[in-house]
Amino acid sequence: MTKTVTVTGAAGAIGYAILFRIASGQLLGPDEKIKLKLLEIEPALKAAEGTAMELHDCAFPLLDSIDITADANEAFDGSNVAMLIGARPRQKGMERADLLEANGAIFGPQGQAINAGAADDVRVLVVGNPANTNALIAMNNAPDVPRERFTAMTRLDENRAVSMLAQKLGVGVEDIQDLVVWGNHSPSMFPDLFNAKVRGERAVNQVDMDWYENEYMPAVGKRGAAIIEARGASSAASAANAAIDHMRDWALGADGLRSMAVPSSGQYGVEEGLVSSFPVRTQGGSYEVVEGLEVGDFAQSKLDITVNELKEERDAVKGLGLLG
Ligand SMILES: NC(=O)c1ccc[n+]([C@@H]2O[C@H](COP(=O)([O-])OP(=O)(O)OC[C@H]3O[C@@H](n4cnc5c(N)ncnc54)[C@H](O)[C@@H]3O)[C@@H](O)[C@H]2O)c1
Ligand SMILES: O=C(O)C[C@H](O)C(=O)O
Repeated sequence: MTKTVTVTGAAGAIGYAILFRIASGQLLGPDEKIKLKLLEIEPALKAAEGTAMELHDCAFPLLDSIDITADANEAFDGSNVAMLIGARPRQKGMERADLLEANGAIFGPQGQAINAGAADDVRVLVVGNPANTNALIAMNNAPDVPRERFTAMTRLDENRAVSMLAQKLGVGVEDIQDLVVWGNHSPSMFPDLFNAKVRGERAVNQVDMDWYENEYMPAVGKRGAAIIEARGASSAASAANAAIDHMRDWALGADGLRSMAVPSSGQYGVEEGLVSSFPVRTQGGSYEVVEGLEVGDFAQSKLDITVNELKEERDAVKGLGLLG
């Protein structure tokens, strides 16, 4: 079988870190041939061509073809997997509304192009920030595509949360299960140690609440900013790794609870339609939000903060007329 995988922002840092992994079979497994479609803006097409040359030079047996274009309709035509990575970064002096508007101008048309030409089984992952709201914009501009096919990435936050907890407790990352991050991919996100387990025991019982609330939660939430401060550029290889994790688990299934930002149907009181991170289970090419988990007063208060932020972003893009 051959699948068409569209990657936007292909000439960017995450693009460079992800394309070789996709072409080598780490995304869809060893039996799936890959047609790559790379979407870039005109000035970056040459750089994307350079990356394509390197991809050819790897002689990956699974790589069927590479198309490079600045036309979204071409890029999403027949797309089975759409990785929406390219976005407009916040620049000096840019207000939040300007950033949302600039990204609306990217994710609105991309949603329309997905609606017009993607394959019936298209699965969309938005990585470009603000990821949840960009996914909301794309979803609302693609009325014929089932809403649950639009997702945003909080897997990097989950992976960070797992790694930091493992270091704190002196255990392996494989000893930690079901550590889900809820809400927005922003510092307001909520890493949930109440439902997480360490070697089968409740994680929250193994940490001090003061450390949890005042050190761990801010460290997970602000890890992206800490990476930017240290590298002078935002996370790229770890973001690419998380995007592979997200899409591979969705397509091929995984054990345990995972974090995915998906359109709410009202679960856990999250307003319907918001793209919020939830605990999900993946199996047989689909995912479901796992309901009935414990959400006590502490968790609820944190969930309210991050979901309110999503509502504010939704209201802002709605006010700008970006929701189709
Ligand atoms: N959700 C997450 O966990 C997470 C983690 C890390 C980074 N990010 C975000 O991912 C995005 C990409 O990061 P990066 O480091 O690769 O950035 P980058 O600046 O290196 O690359 C972005 C690329 O997108 C391209 N681009 C811009 N507009 C485009 C459009 N309309 N169509 C196609 N391509 C377009 C640019 O030309 C550029 O090559 C950023 O928004 C970043 O904030 C998200
Ligand atoms: O690009 C950013 O602003 C940070 C990024 O979302 C991250 O979490 O690493």
